Amino acid sequence: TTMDPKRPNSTQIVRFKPSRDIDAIITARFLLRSEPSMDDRTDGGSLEYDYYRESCPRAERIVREMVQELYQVRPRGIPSLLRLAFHDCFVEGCDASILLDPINGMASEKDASPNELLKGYDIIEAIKFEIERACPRTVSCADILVLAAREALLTVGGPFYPLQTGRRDSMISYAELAEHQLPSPFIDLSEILSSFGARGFNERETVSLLGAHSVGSIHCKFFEDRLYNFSGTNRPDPSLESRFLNLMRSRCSKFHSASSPKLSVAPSPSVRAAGLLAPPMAEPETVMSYEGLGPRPAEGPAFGAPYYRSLLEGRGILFSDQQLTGSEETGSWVRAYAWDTALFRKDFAETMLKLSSLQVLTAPNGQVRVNCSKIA
Ligand code: HEM
Repeated sequence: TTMDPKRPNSTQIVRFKPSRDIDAIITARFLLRSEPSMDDRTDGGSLEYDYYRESCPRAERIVREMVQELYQVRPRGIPSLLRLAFHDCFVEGCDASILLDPINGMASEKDASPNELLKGYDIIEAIKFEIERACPRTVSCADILVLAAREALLTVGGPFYPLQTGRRDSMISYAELAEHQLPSPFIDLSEILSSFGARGFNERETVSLLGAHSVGSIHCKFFEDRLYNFSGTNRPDPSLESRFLNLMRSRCSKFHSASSPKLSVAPSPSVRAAGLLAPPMAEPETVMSYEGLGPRPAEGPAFGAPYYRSLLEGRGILFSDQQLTGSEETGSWVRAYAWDTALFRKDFAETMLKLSSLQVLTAPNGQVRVNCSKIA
């Protein structure tokens, strides 16, 4: 039977209430899609839409509400959820291995150097706490992690994507692999492409995924070599446009000042109870963000296009970001996404979905942790 994708007859679609037409169309397309293709390197075959519909029908709503509430009191914590999911999924798949604390005999991914400044663990714990109260020992941390990332994206204006659930949690933390497999901000285009390529992402998909850098903040230490001592030359990166160089230097002097976000909205009891008010630790250094940096039109979406336009102007903050304009193929996608918002939102939704189902563990493998930082 043929169906009009704008008028899906699935109750699942209605329940998700995607915020925009384009999101509804994407949702419908995914739901109507036949079996995942074999060259899709995701193992998402045994995940299901609304896996918890009977065992924990409120699960997805709890995630959504907690993320939205947190956005009111700690907006800067929200992008970290997206990064957390990326760093989990990129290393041995989306299995919440990143959330495990070290125990005797097992080092933790948390302590691997690429994860040094990762935040958001406390947010996931708080969401898990609420979900455990509603349905004990039912919803995996791995599902909560990718659901929270999706809600975080929606909150900051990103596209919706219909996540399947049913992931299970790993019993191992892959500290050694995290140390070597997470991409560094100092790598060049070929290294970026081979890192993402190894996980099944082509050039177009890689360029779209990096659009996640539309939100959040970046500590000076990840790019100050470009401002003061590029490749040991004692000079700035010659590719940096001079006004941009000055702007970045004004934000990142050689002597960092501490900064901490101010709260402006009264927190709700559940957020207060979860102790999620203050950032978990003081921000060690000044930070820089793409938001407000690039040329942003008076109207129009803030998620996506300004990031790619910054790159076209040579205003990439990270060396690795700017690398995306470095080849014909990737550069053409940067240009496309800088101007075609609908295309970007569609591609980004698809690649986030792919990222969120990389090498997942499903029953009977893995487990459902009770406390996300400890093996059950
Ligand atoms: C070549 C690939 C990538 C590199 C080298 C990279 C590197 C970085 C670095 C160095 C930061 C700054 C962290 C800090 O200062 O606290 C950052 C932030 C961030 N990254 Fe990436 N990243 C990459 C890809 C991605 C992808 C694929 C996603 C998600 C799909 C992502 C999401 C984020 C987010 C949301 C932030 C902001 C975090 C916050 O504000 O707390 N990144 N990234």
